[in-house]
Amino acid sequence: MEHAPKAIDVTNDVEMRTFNFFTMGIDGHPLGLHLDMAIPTILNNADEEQQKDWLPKAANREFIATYAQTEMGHGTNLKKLETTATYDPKTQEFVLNSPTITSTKWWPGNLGKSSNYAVVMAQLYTQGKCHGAHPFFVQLRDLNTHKPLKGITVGDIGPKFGMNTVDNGFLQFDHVRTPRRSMFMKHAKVLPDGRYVPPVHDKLNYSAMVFIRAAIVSGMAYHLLVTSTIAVRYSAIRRQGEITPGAGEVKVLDYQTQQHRIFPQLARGLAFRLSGQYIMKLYTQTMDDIRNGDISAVPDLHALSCGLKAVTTHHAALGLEQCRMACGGHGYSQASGFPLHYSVAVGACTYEGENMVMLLQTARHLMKIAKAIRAGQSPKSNKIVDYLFHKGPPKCLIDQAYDTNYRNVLESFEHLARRQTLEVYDKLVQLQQQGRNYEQAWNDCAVELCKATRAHVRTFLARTFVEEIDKISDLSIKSVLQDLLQLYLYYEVTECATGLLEDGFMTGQQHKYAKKKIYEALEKIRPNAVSIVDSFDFQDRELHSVLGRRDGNVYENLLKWAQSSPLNKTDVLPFHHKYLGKMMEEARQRSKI
Ligand SMILES: CC/C=C\C/C=C\C/C=C\C/C=C/C(=O)SCCNC(=O)CCNC(=O)[C@H](O)C(C)(C)COP(=O)(O)OP(=O)(O)OC[C@H]1O[C@@H](n2cnc3c(N)ncnc32)[C@H](O)[C@@H]1OP(=O)(O)O
Ligand SMILES: Cc1cc2nc3c(=O)[nH]c(=O)nc-3n(C[C@H](O)[C@H](O)[C@H](O)COP(=O)(O)OP(=O)(O)OC[C@H]3O[C@@H](n4cnc5c(N)ncnc54)[C@H](O)[C@@H]3O)c2cc1C
Repeated sequence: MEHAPKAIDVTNDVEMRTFNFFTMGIDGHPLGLHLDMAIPTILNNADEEQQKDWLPKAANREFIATYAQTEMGHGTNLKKLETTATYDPKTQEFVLNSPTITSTKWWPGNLGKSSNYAVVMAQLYTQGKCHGAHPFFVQLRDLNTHKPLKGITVGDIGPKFGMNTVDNGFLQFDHVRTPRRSMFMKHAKVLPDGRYVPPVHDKLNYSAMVFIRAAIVSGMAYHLLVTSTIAVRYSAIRRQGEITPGAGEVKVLDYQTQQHRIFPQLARGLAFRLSGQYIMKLYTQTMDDIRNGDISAVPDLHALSCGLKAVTTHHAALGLEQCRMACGGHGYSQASGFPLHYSVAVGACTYEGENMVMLLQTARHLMKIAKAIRAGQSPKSNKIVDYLFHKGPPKCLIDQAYDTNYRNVLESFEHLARRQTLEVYDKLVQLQQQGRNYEQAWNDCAVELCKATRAHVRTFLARTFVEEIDKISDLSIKSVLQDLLQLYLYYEVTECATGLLEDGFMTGQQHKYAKKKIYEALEKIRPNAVSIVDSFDFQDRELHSVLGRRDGNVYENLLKWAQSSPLNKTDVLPFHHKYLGKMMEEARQRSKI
């Protein structure tokens, strides 16, 4: 196949924009979906002619587009999306329709008030047959008046848990006609006479979701590094209680419990950043391959992006909450920035694929590998999964004197992932032999399938962290990062200890050894903690936090922040005399009687 024309290279722009979207730590903005989902869809699903028309305008922000897939009744199960796009060969148009209330598009970011275009996922009907969900590029609002076009009802879905500067919206079509060529035609096509031409892989239309899942990994790294910066800086300011009686109050960062609460979040932030770089490179490479007709990496990319997205978002949500709690009462104030960062970050556990569903997608991939292993097949030189084919050491070796490049720790993670993958595969087979159909057996194994995925993703995160730190040449930086790596690895050992102890692979003594290595790492990190977070060079503006100020002037600025509250514009608020003052006066009068 001749080399596909190079699309206007906004990928880097989009990739950087996505990361910048996070690095700005903003609570969402009107171009979020345009840059991070609409443009990737045009890049990867529009044919050459469509790209020539749409991409320059999109890159130039001549319109704002969103990604309208989820409906009120369906977000996960794309097969059951109800919006229809029915081809009319007489006019060579598609008729878009929302047949039911549950088919109302619901959630798309920037749909409510900002966007005038949308990538719309709809069930494609032509010549009386449904060919499944396909993307269409549809104008929603007049480019001059910004009023909704005929047959289109659109609006904002109302206040949410967070991200309230994003106008997530609803959208209904009442038999809206759109030209045949509004269908993205790089992969699947509908010819003028209505004949359907299928794609080489029926999931290539899902590429925008894959891009965001890959982007989310770095996004979660960003959120963890921002919030651990706030928690470390505040903990280096806050003095509370004594360690040595009479020696004066200590910085709360000197408490081992405080270090154990915050430093693992720092370490995980770095781990996720490194794996985030890996998965984004894999995404970009796979999209290039597809442009050249090679779709072989699509399953690996899907499996890894789903697993990483689910694991990193879950750990980021838990880690942000730990950082908040570590800051006591002031951590609960909006002044801390935690409510904003948390409410933005935690949405990623749901959007772009609910986490349980994503874990199970990766599990599908693992079960194929388990089947190949049980059939005696050899590995296919795929560094992400080949370890599953190998036989590791029969017993845990993490407490051996020398563990070069943490080989023994990595083999422990590999052992757990291998064991859980093969055990759940064997259970799947056994249940089917006992008469359950595949789908029932799958559902009866779903929790164990998710555990196998988490173990596999942990192995990938740990191996990537070890490999990337090993490449660092600056010895002083390497030494500091190795402390964080040590903390990360042994903290993860304790996090999955039940799995390692369950089959006797690891002993209780080795678990104690892992804890010792954690406490050792905490001690080594403590003197460098503030320098480490300062090295991220986050601006105060993006931290959104009085507690995390670089200058450390927390208390003066906390009072200033409080005094700037509208409630403090006057000493006595009008409501007082109208309600509370009146109530107290009446109570006093009654007590005189
Ligand atoms: C941090 C964010 C940064 C920037 C963003 C800006 C703003 C942030 C705010 C919000 C953005 C959010 C946007 C959204 O949420 S968009 C909507 C997201 N929705 C979803 O993710 C839906 C989840 N559901 C699915 O993806 C699919 O339904 C699911 C994968 C669950 C099942 O696929 P399908 O319905 O087709 O089922 P099957 O026919 O059984 O196919 C399974 C089969 O296909 C393979 N597969 C599935 N998906 C992919 C893919 N994307 N790529 C490659 N392969 C895929 C899968 O492996 C199975 O293969 P096999 O096992 O061989 O059968
Ligand atoms: C902040 C935010 C922004 C969003 N932005 C967009 C956007 O821009 N564009 C867009 O199209 N959508 C967007 N969405 C929608 C989002 O993609 C969906 O909410 C998400 O895909 C989950 O689908 P759902 O809401 O239908 O949940 P459901 O699928 O109904 O999930 C409910 C529960 O059912 C479980 N479940 C569902 N299916 C299975 C299964 N097969 N196996 C096991 N468990 C299952 C889930 O794990 C979950 O626990 C956004 C959502 C949020 C929160």
